[in-house]
Amino acid sequence: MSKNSVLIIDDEPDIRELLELTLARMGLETDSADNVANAIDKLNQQQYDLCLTDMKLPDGKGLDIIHHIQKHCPQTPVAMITAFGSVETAISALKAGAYDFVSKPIDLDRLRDLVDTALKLPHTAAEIEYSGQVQLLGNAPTIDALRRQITKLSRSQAPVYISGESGSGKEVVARLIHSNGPRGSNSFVAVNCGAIPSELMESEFFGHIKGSFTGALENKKGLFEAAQGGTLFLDEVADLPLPMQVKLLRAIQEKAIRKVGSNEEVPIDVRILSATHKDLSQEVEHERFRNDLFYRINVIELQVPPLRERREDIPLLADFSLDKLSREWQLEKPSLSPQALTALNNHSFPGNVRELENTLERAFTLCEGNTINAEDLQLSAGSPAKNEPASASASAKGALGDLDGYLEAMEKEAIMLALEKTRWNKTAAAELLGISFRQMRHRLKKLHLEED
Ligand SMILES: Nc1ncnc2c1ncn2[C@@H]1O[C@H](COP(=O)(O)OP(=O)(O)OP(=O)(O)O)[C@@H](O)[C@H]1O
Repeated sequence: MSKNSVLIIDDEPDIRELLELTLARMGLETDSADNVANAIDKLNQQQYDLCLTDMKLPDGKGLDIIHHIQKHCPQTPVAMITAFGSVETAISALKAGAYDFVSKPIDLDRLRDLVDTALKLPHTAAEIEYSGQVQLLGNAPTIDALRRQITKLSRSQAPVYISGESGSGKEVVARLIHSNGPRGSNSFVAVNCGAIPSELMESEFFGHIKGSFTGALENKKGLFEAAQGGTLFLDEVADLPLPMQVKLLRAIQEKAIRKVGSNEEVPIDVRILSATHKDLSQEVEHERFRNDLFYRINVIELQVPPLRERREDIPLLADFSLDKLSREWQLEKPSLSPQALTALNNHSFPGNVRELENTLERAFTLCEGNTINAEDLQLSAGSPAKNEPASASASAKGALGDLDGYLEAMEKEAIMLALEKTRWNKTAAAELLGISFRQMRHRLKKLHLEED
C-alpha cells in the first residue's frame, strides 16, 4: 500500500522540519513548500491526502491556499497553522472550508490527532454513504441543499450550530454530520443542556473524582470524555446557565478539561455541534448567552426548515412513519384516506416532524380497519397547541369542594397533553406550555409524573 502524503507549507524552516519529522514518524510521506506560489505548483502536480499550511506566507495567505484547494482539489483536507491566540484567523479559515486548525506552539499530540482524523476522510464523494440508521428524508429544495451542506461539513472539524424549530430534525442533521465524517466510528454523545440540573452540570460535562463532593462516591467520566474522538452534540445549548458557558468556552478553547476535584488537565479531541430552537443571537443580545461562546460554536450555521415550509414532504414523511410503525408493531401498514392526507397537508405542525410522527402513531392505534381517516388524526383546526385549553369543556363544577384537587387534575392534563404532543420532549413541552424547563421539572415532580 502506498504511503499517505502530506504537503507542508510554512516559511519557517524550523517548523517545516518539526512537522516533517513528526509526520515521517507516523509513517507518512511529506513534501514541503515555503510560499503560496510554490505550494500551488505542487498541488497542481500531485494529489495529496492532507495539506498543512501556515497562515502568513511571504507572497500571500494560507487562505489563498484554502481557496485554491476548495476550487481545484476539494477532496484534499487542508488544516491551518495559526499563531497562538488568533481565534479569529482560525475561525475565518474554518469558514473558508479548512478542515481544522492547530495553533503555535504546535502541540504534537494534537497534531497527531488532527492528522489521524483527516486521513480517515473518504477520498471521493462517492465513498460517502449515508448511515443506515438515520436518514434525512425529503425532496424539498431546502432539504436537498441541507443534505449537500451536511456532506460538505462532515468533512470538516468546524463547530456547527444547527437552528430550527422543535422537532424539525436538528438532531438528525447532527447525527448525519457525525456519522458521515471521519469520527463516524467513534461515539456521538447528545446532551440536552436544559435537562441537567445546574448544580450537577460541571460534573456531568467534565466528570469528577471520587470524594470531590458529597455524593461523589466513585470516579466519574464526563460527557466530554465519553465523546473522546467523536462528537458532542449540545442540544438546547441556549439553556446553559452563564457560569457553565464560561467553563464550556474554556474547554473548547483549550481542548482540555479538568474534572471536578482534580488539578490535572485531560486533553480532549471532540467535535462540537450544537442546536437550539431559540434565536441564539437574540439570547446574546439579551445577555443570556455569552457572545464569545456564541462566536466559537456558531462558526457555521445550518438552518433546518419547519415542516410547514416544505409541505411537499409531508406525504413522504407520513409514509415512512407508518412503514416504521407497522414494522415495529408487526401489523399491516394502514393507508391514509385522501381526506386524511389533505388534513395533514393543511395542518401547521408547530411540533414539526415529531408532531407528524406522534399524530400518525395515535391515528394508527385509533383507526378502524386499515385506513386512517381525517378524524383519526385528531388535528386541531391548524392552530398551535399553545392555544388549546387542556380541557376546555371540563365543567368548573368539579372544583366545588376540592379546588386544589381540581386544579391539580387540570394541570396534569395540560402537561400530559404537551408531553404527548412533543413525544415526551420535556424542553419542547415546557415551551409549548409557556413555562421554563425548570418549572416543568418542578411540576412533574410535584404531580408525581417523574421520579426524583
Ligand atoms: N427530515 C427528516 N427525515 C426523517 N425523520 C425526521 C426528519 N426530521 C425529523 N425527523 C424525525 O422527527 C423526530 C424529531 O427529530 P429531531 O429529534 O432531530 O428534532 P429536533 O429538531 O432535534 O427536536 P428538539 O428541538 O425537540 O430537540 C425524530 O424522530 C426524527 O427521526
